[in-house]
Amino acid sequence: SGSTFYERYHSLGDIYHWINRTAQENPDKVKIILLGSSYEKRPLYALKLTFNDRPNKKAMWIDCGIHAREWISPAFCLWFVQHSLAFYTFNSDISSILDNMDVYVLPVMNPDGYHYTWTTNRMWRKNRSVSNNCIGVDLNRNFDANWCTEGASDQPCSDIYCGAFPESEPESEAVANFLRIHKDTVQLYLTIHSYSQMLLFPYSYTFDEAENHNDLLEMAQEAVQKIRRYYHNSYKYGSGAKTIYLAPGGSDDWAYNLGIKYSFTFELQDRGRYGFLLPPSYIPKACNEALIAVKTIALKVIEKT
Ligand SMILES: NCCCCC[C@@H](C[SeH])C(=O)O
Ligand SMILES: [Zn+2]
Ligand SMILES: [Zn+2]
Repeated sequence: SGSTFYERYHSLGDIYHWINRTAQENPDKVKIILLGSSYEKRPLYALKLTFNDRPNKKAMWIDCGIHAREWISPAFCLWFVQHSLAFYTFNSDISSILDNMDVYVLPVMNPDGYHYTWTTNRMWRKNRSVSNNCIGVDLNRNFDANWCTEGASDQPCSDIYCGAFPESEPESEAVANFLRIHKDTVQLYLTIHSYSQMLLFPYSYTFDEAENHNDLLEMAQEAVQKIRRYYHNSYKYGSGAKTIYLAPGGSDDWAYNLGIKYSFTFELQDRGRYGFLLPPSYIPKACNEALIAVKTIALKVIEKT
C-alpha cells in the first residue's frame, strides 16, 4: 500500500507547494510568514499556527532543515503541522498546547542546501553561500553565541565553518531578526536535527551550566522517559557541550541568551545504522518519538509560566 504524503521525504518544490496548500486549506489557523530569503534568493517561509484568538498568547518556535542532509528534520516539521491540524480536537495534549501557545514552524531553514542534497550531493550540510575558495557556512555555528570559538572552524572549506562574522548568512540573520522581534512572546525554542537520538539544551559553547539547568534537565529527562515508555527507544539527554561536543554559534544557545529560557536541540533517529540516510519507512516512528517529546516539553513550559 502506498505510504501517505507524511511518510515520504519531499523535494523543496513539494514542500513549498505543501506550505501554500496547508495555508489555503486552513485559512483561519495557518498563516504564511516570509522571514527573508536564502543566499540563492529562495523564500524562507514559516507557518504560524493559531488555534484561537485569545489575546497576547505566548508562542513556541520549531525550525527544521538547518542542516541540508538531515532529511528527517523537515519531515518532522510537516508531521507536526499535520498532526496539530488533524488531532487538535481529539488530542488533549495538542489542544491544551495550541489553546495556550501559537506555534511558528520553519520547515526548511536552509532551502539552498536542502535542494542541493536532492540534486547534487546528498551528504551536504551547510548553506550554499560562496566565500573565497569554498562554498557553505554551517548555519548552526553562525549565530552570535561565543561565535567561532572551539568547536567551530574559521576555514571556509570546513563543514563547521562559522562564516565571516555572526549572522553573516541571510538564513541565520532572518531567523535571528524574527526571534529578536518576538522574544517577549516566544517562550520555547526548538531546533530539529539528526542523527544520534539526543535531546540537548544550553550550553554547547561552554561546559558551564545554564542558569535554569535543573529545569531543562528535568524536562529533557521526562521527554526521554516518554519516548522509552511509548516507543521503546532510547535517547540521550543533557547539555550540548557535555552530551555531544563543544559547538559554539548555535541557534539554541543564542536563543537562550536572547531570553528564551526553554531552548532545545533535537537529534532524531537513528544512532548511525542509516544515519542521515534514514529510510522513509522509519519516518513515522522517528516523528512520533519527536512529537511526544515536543508535547511533553511544551506542556511543561505552559505549566511553569
Ligand atoms: N547548538 C549546538 C547543539 C549541539 C550540536 C548539534 C549538532 C546538530 Se547536527 C551540530 O550542530 O553539530
Ligand atoms: Zn544538524
Ligand atoms: Zn546532528
